[in-house]
Amino acid sequence: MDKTLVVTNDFPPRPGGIQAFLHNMALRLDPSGIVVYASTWKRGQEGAEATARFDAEQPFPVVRDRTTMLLPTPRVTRRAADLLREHGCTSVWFGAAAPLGLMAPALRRAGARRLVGTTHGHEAGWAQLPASRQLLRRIGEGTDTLTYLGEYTRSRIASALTDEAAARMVQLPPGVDEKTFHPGSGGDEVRARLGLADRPVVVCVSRLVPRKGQDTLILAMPRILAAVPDAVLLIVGGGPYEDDLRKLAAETGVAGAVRFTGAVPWEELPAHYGAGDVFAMPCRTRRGGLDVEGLGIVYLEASATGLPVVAGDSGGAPDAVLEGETGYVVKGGSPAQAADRIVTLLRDPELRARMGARGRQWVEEKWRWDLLAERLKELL
Ligand SMILES: Nc1nc2c(ncn2[C@@H]2O[C@H](COP(=O)(O)OP(=O)(O)O[C@H]3O[C@H](CO)[C@@H](O)[C@H](O)[C@@H]3O)[C@@H](O)[C@H]2O)c(=O)[nH]1
Repeated sequence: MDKTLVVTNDFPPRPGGIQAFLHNMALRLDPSGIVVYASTWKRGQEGAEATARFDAEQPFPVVRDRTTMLLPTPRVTRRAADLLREHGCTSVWFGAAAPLGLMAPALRRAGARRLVGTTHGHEAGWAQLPASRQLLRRIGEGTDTLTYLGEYTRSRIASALTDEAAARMVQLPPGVDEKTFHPGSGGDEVRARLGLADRPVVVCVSRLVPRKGQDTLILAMPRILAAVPDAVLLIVGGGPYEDDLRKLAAETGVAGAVRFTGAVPWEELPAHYGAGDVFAMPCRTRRGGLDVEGLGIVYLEASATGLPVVAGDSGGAPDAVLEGETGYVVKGGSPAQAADRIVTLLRDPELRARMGARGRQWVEEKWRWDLLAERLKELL
């Protein structure tokens, strides 16, 4: 592998799936073989300090741009080209192909020999509109390889590319750390802390945004409670939709059966999955296809923990479930469908155990970071 400049707007400590994807992959590359050029997390002292603390712990150098949103402006392109030369990098990995991949021709002129852009759900959204389709096409022509998460995102993105660029696409999905997420990951302690004892728990772990469908779960609760009266919905994660979700729980009359933990530290995440009997996130596509799920690492983290999953049918989310084997896919935005599948699972411990065990096995076979990082190394 040549020395690689990783150019990314999305990198921890900012939370989220793309950030986790990039960080996990970066940690599996030779630390002396990469340099990360990323945005700063948040404005102000607090953001700068959290960013500096995080960067100091990394085994590879992280160069932060002063901006909180890294875009392919002339200034950022010049800086990336300078970093490429200064560190002797010969390959470039764009953490999210759009829009930063627009810098590809300039970085090739600056000496890059291999340019790889990773696509996520958001590039599939770009493929929906005429102006952004044109930009995706340019990104496809400027890079050597665009990676994709699964069949859904591949087909959407490929439709915006030249046939030749589409043929160069390679699958690179995110993985799961199967040693961090495993059955028996300390859920009892979380249950005790939240006063859940042995109540049946439906857990959802995600950022709180409308697409993820925590609202659908709240609306499903009356139907779930009618069948399983002591069930609890445990909503793990933080985000801008929290106030609306709390209001919705009160209006629906289920506030007593819904617990919000807010965002939890990374070390506590496995135990929060472990506190659930069923994992559910019935995500839905919004804004005419622009706001769409790319895959959904959370389903895989839940499977690794040994939980059955109930997923929504948005974008590539069904790629993260083996229908009827590791869980079920329901229509996003349908409280009735979500409730029916959740009730089936809550009532049947054997089915839960069987699906959980199959999910764990599937993650070990197909979704381990170590396996997937090998694929990235070959591309770079
Ligand atoms: N520590 C912590 N982590 C959290 C919390 N809430 C969510 N996460 C973590 O944030 C990640 C969420 O990832 P995704 O489910 O993949 O969702 P996303 O942020 O919308 O990511 C987008 O890009 C991914 C990678 O391409 C796609 O898989 C996904 O579908 C989507 O398009 C998971 O690793 C999850 O554990 C929290 O409160 N605390």
